[in-house]
Amino acid sequence: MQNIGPGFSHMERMRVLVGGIKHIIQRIKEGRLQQLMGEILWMYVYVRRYWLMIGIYILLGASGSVLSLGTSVVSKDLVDAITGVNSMEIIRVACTYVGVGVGQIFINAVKSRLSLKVRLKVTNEIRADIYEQVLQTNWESLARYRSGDLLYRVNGDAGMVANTILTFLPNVVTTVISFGGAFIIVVQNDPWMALIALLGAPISFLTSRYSARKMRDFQRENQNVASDRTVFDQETFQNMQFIKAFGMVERVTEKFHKIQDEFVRIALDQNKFQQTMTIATSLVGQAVGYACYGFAAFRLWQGQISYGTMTMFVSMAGSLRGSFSGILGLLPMVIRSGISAERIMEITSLPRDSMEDKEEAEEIRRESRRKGVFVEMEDVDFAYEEEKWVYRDARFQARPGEIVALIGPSGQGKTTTLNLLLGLYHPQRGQVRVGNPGGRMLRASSSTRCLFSYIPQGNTLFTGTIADNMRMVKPEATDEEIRSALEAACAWEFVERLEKGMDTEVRERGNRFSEGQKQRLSIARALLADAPVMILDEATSALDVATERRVLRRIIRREPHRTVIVAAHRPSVFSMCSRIYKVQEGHMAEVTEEEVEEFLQAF
Ligand SMILES: Nc1ncnc2c1ncn2[C@@H]1O[C@H](COP(=O)(O)OP(=O)(O)OP(=O)(O)O)[C@@H](O)[C@H]1O
Repeated sequence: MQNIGPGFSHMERMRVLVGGIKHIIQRIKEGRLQQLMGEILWMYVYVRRYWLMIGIYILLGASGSVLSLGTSVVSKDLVDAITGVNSMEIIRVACTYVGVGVGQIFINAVKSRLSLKVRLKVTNEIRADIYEQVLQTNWESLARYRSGDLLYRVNGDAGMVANTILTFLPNVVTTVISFGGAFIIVVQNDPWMALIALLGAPISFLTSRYSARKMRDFQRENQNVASDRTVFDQETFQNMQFIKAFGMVERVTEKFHKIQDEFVRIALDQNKFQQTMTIATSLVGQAVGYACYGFAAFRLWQGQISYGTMTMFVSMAGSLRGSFSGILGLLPMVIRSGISAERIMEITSLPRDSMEDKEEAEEIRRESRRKGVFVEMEDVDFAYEEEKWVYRDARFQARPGEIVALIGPSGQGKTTTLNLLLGLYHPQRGQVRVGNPGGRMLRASSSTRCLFSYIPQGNTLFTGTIADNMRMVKPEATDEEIRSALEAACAWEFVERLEKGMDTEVRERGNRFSEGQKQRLSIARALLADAPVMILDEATSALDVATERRVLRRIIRREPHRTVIVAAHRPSVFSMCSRIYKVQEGHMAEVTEEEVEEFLQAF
């Protein structure tokens, strides 16, 4: 800090002052304030959408504050009327007093109803917004987040933001009215009283600045643990069978308690800090309260004010202090939702799926009926993490009517290749393209995904009936179409034996069916999507060899122009393939028949 003593010239003082202001602006630009402002602006978008409802809510809140100030003023007249200063007015004053009280009850009821309505609407809207944005986010970015974490952001964080939107602005307005009104009334009656009532303000201000910083750290830690807890719960329930089978119940329970304890620790630490701050500010408040009371009693003793004015002073002083701490008390809420907004914004600012080639892709799909679709990779280098290449200079082609296999040891890049073809990931170098043979080729992206139906590894069945699962890819599909797809996937043979046929409940994660049955249902669903390119990632691995071959033959027979790409470990598929690519040790290349033989020998 520079000393600007009396020896300094006017110019030097100005220079130091301008320097100081610049420094503060710089701090604001770099610091947390800018971040907090960004978060508040983000929330403001939602306030704007519901401005009318929120406006009415604020008006009701404001009228509540005005009525409450009115009560204090009327109570002064009432005490004066009772103590004989103004006994003629007793009935009018008593009626006004009762009227104001009753008015407050009704205003509170309307306020509470409106608040619930806005809260529900805003929460739903924010949740829906985030939900949609998450679904439209580019997979490459989204894959870094755990699904439980996303779940908490959509639910917990969105709820927190909605709550603040509804509470913060109205609270600021009502508190400012309470504060301003009480201040004007007290200043008009006795400026000294106003000064004494605000004695504690600077201390409260300083402590709240300090606590804001600490609270932000606490809150961030809090939200992260809450996310971890959701992730853990979700994974536990999803993998219950595995946990039981491995006798891991005790270990999982232990971990559950650990996370709970961590949550409790943070909450208690946060509360301890908050309570310390509350004790400090309350002690100051108490001292100021006594000072006000003493001062008012002194004025009364000197005969300068009536009993009624003293009552009003004491209640106004309380209101002044209360509303001042009320404004400061909103800070933790802003901080909490600031952190939540920050966590939501982190997700919503991720790059979106681009749909710029959507129309061309649709055109390719229409043309595919006659020509089919050609898929190729040219000189592709790809790494998930910098310099850790899955492969380099990779080439791949699959033409209409072909079954093309991807083989290679585990973890070498088969699924990665399928992800690149689907445009879920993009290569660092080279091209991945799709198009009608002889026509324009499009870069694989979210737009071209409509050309593919994909059966990933693992279970992708959803809660609902078999028919519901089928209609996920084609909502207008008739029962006949569904049956035909089930037949082609060799699934009808077990579905028709079920009591409710295709209306049988699948149950969560397809629990009701065997692995091979789940795979056949997934294949049927992919067939119903009727896309020109079909990708099967180990999607027939649980079928017996005969069924596997039958399914693949039917897939081709159903649509002779279809391009089929399979990632497989089993040699049973190879004899049906037009070409085979091997992915191994950072390379992908087409293999000759001899090399296939060699590969088979290794089995
Ligand atoms: N999202 C990811 N982030 C980072 N690395 C990944 C990711 N997905 C896969 N990998 C890594 O990329 C490599 C290739 O994985 P990929 O899933 O393509 O193998 P795969 O040949 O399909 O194996 P499998 O036959 O076992 O299914 C592996 O070393 C894997 O650890």
